[in-house]
Amino acid sequence: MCDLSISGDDVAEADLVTRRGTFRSVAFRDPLDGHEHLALVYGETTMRENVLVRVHSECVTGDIFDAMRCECGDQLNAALDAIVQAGSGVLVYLRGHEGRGIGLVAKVRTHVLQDHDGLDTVDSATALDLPVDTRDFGPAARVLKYLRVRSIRLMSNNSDKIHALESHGITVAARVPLLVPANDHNLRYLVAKRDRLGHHLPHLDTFTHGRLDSAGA
Ligand SMILES: Nc1nc2c(ncn2[C@@H]2O[C@H](COP(=O)(O)OP(=O)(O)OP(=O)(O)O)[C@@H](O)[C@H]2O)c(=O)[nH]1
Ligand SMILES: [Zn+2]
Repeated sequence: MCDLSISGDDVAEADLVTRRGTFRSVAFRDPLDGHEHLALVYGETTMRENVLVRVHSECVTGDIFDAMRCECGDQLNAALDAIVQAGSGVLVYLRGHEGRGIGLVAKVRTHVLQDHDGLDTVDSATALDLPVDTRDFGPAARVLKYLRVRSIRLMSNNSDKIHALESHGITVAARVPLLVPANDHNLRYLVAKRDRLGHHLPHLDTFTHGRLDSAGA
């Protein structure tokens, strides 16, 4: 476990009015990776147990431009909706996580291999001699400690993310599935996440029936 903590000098906080409601934006520079990340806090979470939390990895194409080849943008919106509906929670938006840590240029290179050679999200990375996943969830753990959240319910389909946060000293009381509808453009990607990366995506079982042959990358 890493003992580094976020210093007040590297944090700035202000209210952030959004279409969903007013969050507290907590911008912070992580002492280890040096990136500037953002936590959005809704309602009262200090010293609370079982706080609803989303730890979201940056995906410029999906989060900002609504790309349909992944489900990141839909998950981001669904998580914010769930937090507002619950009345409290935290969304941690991790930068430097683009492409599961390989960066935007490399991610788009993997898209080329997926589109033209039929490789999946795992093989397209390894074919380029790139790691499949280099993300460090330490910054999320550090900001949750800074916010004095006592334990969390994590919205994720990825058990590895739970283990990563726990290894940094976060108590994960439960995993809350964050399932969003699949479409023809992201179906192969989601199936690869389920079958090769072990993500919990039970809703694909019904969607995939008879559709994979015609689905996009
Ligand atoms: N290398 C690579 N990264 C991708 C690709 N598609 C999306 N990503 C990145 O994947 C990251 C999100 O990880 P996911 O595997 O979708 O989900 P997760 O965060 O592990 O798990 P959830 O909590 O269930 O969302 C983002 O940083 C995206 O930029 C791809 O085809 N190749
Ligand atoms: Zn994405």
